Amino acid sequence: MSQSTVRAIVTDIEGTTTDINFVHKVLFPYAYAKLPDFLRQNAATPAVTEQIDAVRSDMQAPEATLEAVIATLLHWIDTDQKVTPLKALQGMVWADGYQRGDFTGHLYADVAPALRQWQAAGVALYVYSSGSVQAQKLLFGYSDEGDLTPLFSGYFDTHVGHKREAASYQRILDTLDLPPASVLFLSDVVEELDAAEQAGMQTRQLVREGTQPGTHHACVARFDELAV
Ligand SMILES: CSCCC(=O)C(=O)COP(=O)(O)O
Ligand SMILES: [Mg+2]
Repeated sequence: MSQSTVRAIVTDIEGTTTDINFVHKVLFPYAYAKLPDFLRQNAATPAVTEQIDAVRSDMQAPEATLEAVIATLLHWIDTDQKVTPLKALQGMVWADGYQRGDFTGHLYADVAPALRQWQAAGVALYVYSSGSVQAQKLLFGYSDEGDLTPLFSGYFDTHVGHKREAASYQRILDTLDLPPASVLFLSDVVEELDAAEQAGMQTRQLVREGTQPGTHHACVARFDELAV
């Protein structure tokens, strides 16, 4: 990997830019606590109705009551299922939390300086997370380091597919319109890196505290170890 070969970086969030504990011990419990009343109060709002209907469709229960939908969503949070309508609704609920200052988006200390340096060097930056695009913009917009959204050229979520499937990375490459080998994907999860590699991307595994390194992908512990 050299400066001339990397034209774009696509980064995962959880376990890569951001502590897994922030997602699992702050964001998920907040959504778990707030989602039921949010849905009861906003079920008639078109953007919310659309997601409730998508949940019913995933449940294969078009007549499911709102309370049954809520129970399903809470089960999905409990079991960390990356279901697109859950992710959309979580983003809506977290917006309130960020805007009220209940929390800021956690970033490892090495992340913001590296993102600024790469963007200044002409590397286009993208996010790919199972969290919705809205949730991604909130995390980086209300981050520990302030609003970092101007650094990013785009965001991808499960609308391009799941993160362990090569076809998802192919769709991202189609959007970026760059040679696959000029795009670097960063993640802590080996199966995601395998899928990105199958699509032709370069890969690096982030081995943050508590992450198990694999044997196939080159590893770094921090963003500033990446010679981009
Ligand atoms: C966008 S912050 C919330 C992240 C999230 O909801 C999630 O499920 C984490 O998924 P990732 O693909 O980043 O591991
Ligand atoms: Mg991750």
